[in-house]
Amino acid sequence: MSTIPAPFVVAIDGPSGSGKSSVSRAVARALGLAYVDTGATYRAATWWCLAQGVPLTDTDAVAAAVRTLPLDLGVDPDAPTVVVDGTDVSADIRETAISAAVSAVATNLEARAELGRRQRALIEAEREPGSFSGGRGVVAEGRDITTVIAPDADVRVLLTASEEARLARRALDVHGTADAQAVEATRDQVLRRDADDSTVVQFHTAADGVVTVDSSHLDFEQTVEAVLAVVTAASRA
Ligand SMILES: Nc1ncnc2c1ncn2[C@@H]1O[C@H](COP(=O)(O)OP(=O)(O)O)[C@@H](O)[C@H]1O
Ligand SMILES: Nc1ccn([C@H]2C[C@H](O)[C@@H](COP(=O)(O)OP(=O)(O)O)O2)c(=O)n1
Repeated sequence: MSTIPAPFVVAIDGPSGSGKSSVSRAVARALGLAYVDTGATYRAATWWCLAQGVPLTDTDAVAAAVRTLPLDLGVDPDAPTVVVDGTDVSADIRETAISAAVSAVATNLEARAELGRRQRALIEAEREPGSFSGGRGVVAEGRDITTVIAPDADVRVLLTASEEARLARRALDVHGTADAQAVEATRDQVLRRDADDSTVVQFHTAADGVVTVDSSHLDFEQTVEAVLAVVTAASRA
């Protein structure tokens, strides 16, 4: 485990399939930090709206439902859990129906403000000795962590990858193969969703002070090493 100051906050953003979730978990594990998956808060909110029968086209109703979201997000990188109103929805929120609908919540500015408050609270909590990380800190990932949620993080990374690589990874994840048919079936989940989400958050180019790691030609381990190298360089600076 490399030596970093405590508390330490790592912020990672990037488009769908760039490797944010899997790489952030591995980085958190390697550094002994907590892991906050902010995308899971948007997915949980979408699940909650659908469970409550709230039409996702009704902006005010979605915002009101999100304010009442009874969410408990587990921050253990070995077993991140998502519990809504006592139900473990960790698997359900990854279903295609949620992936297809989640942008309706992610583009709702009132819902973003509410979920953003909760994400900041989860990140701040990890500065405290009584938290999961024991005050060591956190790796938080999403679309606006480096810019809006934790712009003062100790390390800020934009994880990118070519469209081709991202589609192939997601196809392999969802369909077990990256053949032409599987890639085509994945297109909506990755490219249409990123295009919709981009209308409210900018996650394709790095803001000032944010380090870009392009994983297009790196395997998973190499990508984790590249992010850890950015952390090491920052903690020596
Ligand atoms: N550098 C990489 N090379 C190959 N596969 C990767 C790499 N990074 C992540 N993956 C794989 O791609 C898939 C999508 O990664 P994920 O972490 O879910 O991305 P994101 O959270 O950005 O959508 C996962 O199956 C993951 O293991
Ligand atoms: N900080 C964040 C995190 C996620 N989102 C949105 C963008 C995505 O469409 C959904 C789900 O995010 P998630 O990271 O699970 O998405 P991927 O499937 O990994 O691409 O939430 C966001 O707008 N802001």
